Amino acid sequence: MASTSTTANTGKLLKPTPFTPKRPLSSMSSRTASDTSRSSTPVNSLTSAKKYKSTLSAEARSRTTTKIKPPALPSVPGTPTKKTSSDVGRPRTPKSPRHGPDSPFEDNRSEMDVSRVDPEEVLVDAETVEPGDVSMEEVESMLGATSYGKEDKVLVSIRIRPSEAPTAWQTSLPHTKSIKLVPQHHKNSGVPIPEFHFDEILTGSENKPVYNAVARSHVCAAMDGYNAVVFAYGQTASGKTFTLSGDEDQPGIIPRAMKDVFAYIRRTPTREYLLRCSYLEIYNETIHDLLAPPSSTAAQPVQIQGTGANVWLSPLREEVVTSLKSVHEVLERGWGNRRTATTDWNERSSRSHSVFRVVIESRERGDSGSTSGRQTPGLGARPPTPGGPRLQSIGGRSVQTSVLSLIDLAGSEKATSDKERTREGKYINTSLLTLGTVISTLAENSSRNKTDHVPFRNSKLTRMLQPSLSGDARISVIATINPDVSAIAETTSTLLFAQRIKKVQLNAKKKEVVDTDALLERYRQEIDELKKRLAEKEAEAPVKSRRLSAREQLDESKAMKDLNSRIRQLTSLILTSQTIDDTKGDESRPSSPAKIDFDMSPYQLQQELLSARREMDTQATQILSLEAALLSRPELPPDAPESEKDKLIAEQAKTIRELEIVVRGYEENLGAPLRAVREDVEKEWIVKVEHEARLRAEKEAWATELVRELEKEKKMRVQLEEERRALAAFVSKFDSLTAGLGGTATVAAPSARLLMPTPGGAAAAFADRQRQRVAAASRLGVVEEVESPMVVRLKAEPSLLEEKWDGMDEESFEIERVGVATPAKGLSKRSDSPVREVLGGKENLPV
Ligand SMILES: Nc1ncnc2c1ncn2[C@@H]1O[C@H](COP(=O)(O)OP(=O)(O)OP(=O)(O)O)[C@@H](O)[C@H]1O
Repeated sequence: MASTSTTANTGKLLKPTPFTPKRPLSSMSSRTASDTSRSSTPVNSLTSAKKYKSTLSAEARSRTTTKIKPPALPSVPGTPTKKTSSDVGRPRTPKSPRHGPDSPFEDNRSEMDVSRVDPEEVLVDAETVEPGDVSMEEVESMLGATSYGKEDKVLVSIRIRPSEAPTAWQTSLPHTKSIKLVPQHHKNSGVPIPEFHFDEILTGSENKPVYNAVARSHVCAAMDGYNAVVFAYGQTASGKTFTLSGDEDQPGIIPRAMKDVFAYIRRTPTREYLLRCSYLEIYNETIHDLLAPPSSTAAQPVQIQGTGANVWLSPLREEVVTSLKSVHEVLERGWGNRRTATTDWNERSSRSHSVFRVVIESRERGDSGSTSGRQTPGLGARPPTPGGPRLQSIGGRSVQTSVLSLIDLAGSEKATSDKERTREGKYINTSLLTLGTVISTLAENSSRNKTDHVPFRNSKLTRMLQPSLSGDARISVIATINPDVSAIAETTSTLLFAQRIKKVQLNAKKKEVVDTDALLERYRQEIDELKKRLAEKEAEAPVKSRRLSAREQLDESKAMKDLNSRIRQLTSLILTSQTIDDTKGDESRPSSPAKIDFDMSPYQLQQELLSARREMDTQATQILSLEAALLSRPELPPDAPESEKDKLIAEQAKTIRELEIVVRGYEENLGAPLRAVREDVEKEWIVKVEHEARLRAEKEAWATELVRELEKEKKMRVQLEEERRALAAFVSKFDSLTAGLGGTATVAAPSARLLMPTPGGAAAAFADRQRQRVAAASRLGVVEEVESPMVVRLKAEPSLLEEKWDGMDEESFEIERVGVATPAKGLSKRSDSPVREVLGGKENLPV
């Protein structure tokens, strides 16, 4: 088998360029005024990892972490690339007016904040793409990137981080694109070494081939109207941020994707585009807007809204971008606000999942050239759209909308030495675990045609990705791995995740908002055509009917009827939209009666008449039922003035409308989400409840058994007590008899007689006999145990009494008889039943 190489198929993963594990720290000069206030740790002091570490506080949004230095975006025209000691080689972003004293940034909105711009004024098209943003070569190279990979499958690629340490993995590049453990590291010798196959296996430090292989086609898909998601998954320090964001020398997927967006626009002169960017991070299960000023995000974390696959985020700031320069500004701000910190493994570890989103809206350019479409009325004339103004479909041109999401997940974590990092790690691992579970369930559902519940709601990340993961997006996953021997477990887990996600089925579709004017125009054209066909048929009908059989005549008449009903249907659609326009602002006015077209043929008029009659019949029935309903309603006093009735009706109608709104609002905002939450909770708790019920049943059975044992014990005690009393009476009687026969028994109190053996009486004789037997037994060596003067257990011949007492508590009986408080030794010896144990402490209680 071929083996791994970064460049060729040589035996090992070789590093083409020296591996630099740490990215250079960001420079102070790249900070804006607002950034400085955000960070409590001066960058200059961040030279050692120790100083670099500090607690992250989500509340204060004080970025103790360093600003991530943005990767070098392609140079922007007019932007000097002068190198300074602190900002080497990075194009400087011109000072944005947002940061001035009167900056709109201060009131939470930038000039390009989508809520305050007129979308028609910020459209980008082939002519407005700044010439320096993309070269023609780049535009040409876009042409080759129009295949979107396997459309119904996730594109899964592995990126192996270069390493100087010995590698534990070998690949079979370039043919089969598979990876497996080097045999010497395979522990389970009985099992063949598992081999993982992927769409791409990438090595080395070059970000361009990685972008071309894993993201370019998805960027094209997004520009073409499909939702697209690219995300990096992998253990901490394996190169996710390097792949997504890159650095100055090696810009990553995000800056390259944005460059391609403009290249695509440049090579598509027939369309015009509106681009809106947002940047957010999920830190400790709270979503923060990376583009909003820190004060506003702390006060108002972003919420995920909507139900099912219809998900949106609010409040989330969206910035319109019209050039790479504005993209750079947005990215720089976002990168600066990301939370990173030093961990045991990565000097600048991303402590959150970050999502950079571009909403791409586009429509055909108008006939009158590049300016067409810009001359639309101002914002006030357009109806408001949720979340701010959007590109409108005008002049018959529908609007296509898609979202490109580029996601840098936080790294899966091992335990770390820092307490705060450990807390973050828990959140990170939990959400990655949920992502894993969601992917597994989706893959299982796809491969086995099942519809198992997918726990999207278990983490913010999966809830946010729900629409995409549910199949409504082209997805590309880059699993980054560390090939070192020390990371075999984590790498295996990443490879297993990547393998699972390959099985998820996708079904992304283009999203298009159709222009209503265009639709009406289409309807009118269709109606004209249908009318023409109908007229032809009617003209031919008298001649044809002589030649046609009865059956064919029927068919012909049915065809004409169908044509007619389609015409009616389309006409009613047009009428409906006209009616809506006509009655705007006056909801109480009834819609105008059907309009009569005097061009209609007699046949059509007949049909119209027929359907009008049918409608009248239906309406008559409706009137009857309404009258019945009216009769059953509570009446106003007969002398109530007419205006009172009107008022009451108006009030009732208003109440009904309000109630309808409340019900709708409840259903949309609470009903469905609550039901879903309840389902999730029920699912989770049903197992626990069943387990508890099982435990309870077991305990009840045990308690019943206990009661039964107790009853048995009670009965036995009563029986033994009776026997004891009879024996005592017998002994006492025997003693008195012996005394009567001339014995020397003293007269004792009845109780003493009962309890104490009378000297010289039967009890004494019995005790004597016992002593003799014990002496004899000890001579023979057969005494097992002597616990009291009254109890002797012989191995050879058990006494009669002992046999009788065997089932009872000998010691308690003995204590009672002799009046000596001996510990209940025998009890512990015989406590082989739970009942005995329970009753152990209560052995001397009266029964
Ligand atoms: N392919 C690569 N070539 C060269 N350097 C790399 C490569 N991959 C990662 N690195 C370097 O390794 C270090 C860690 O990478 P990075 O920060 O991208 O990891 P990560 O997976 O994002 O980690 P975390 O999850 O902790 O944020 C960085 O200094 C980065 O520059």
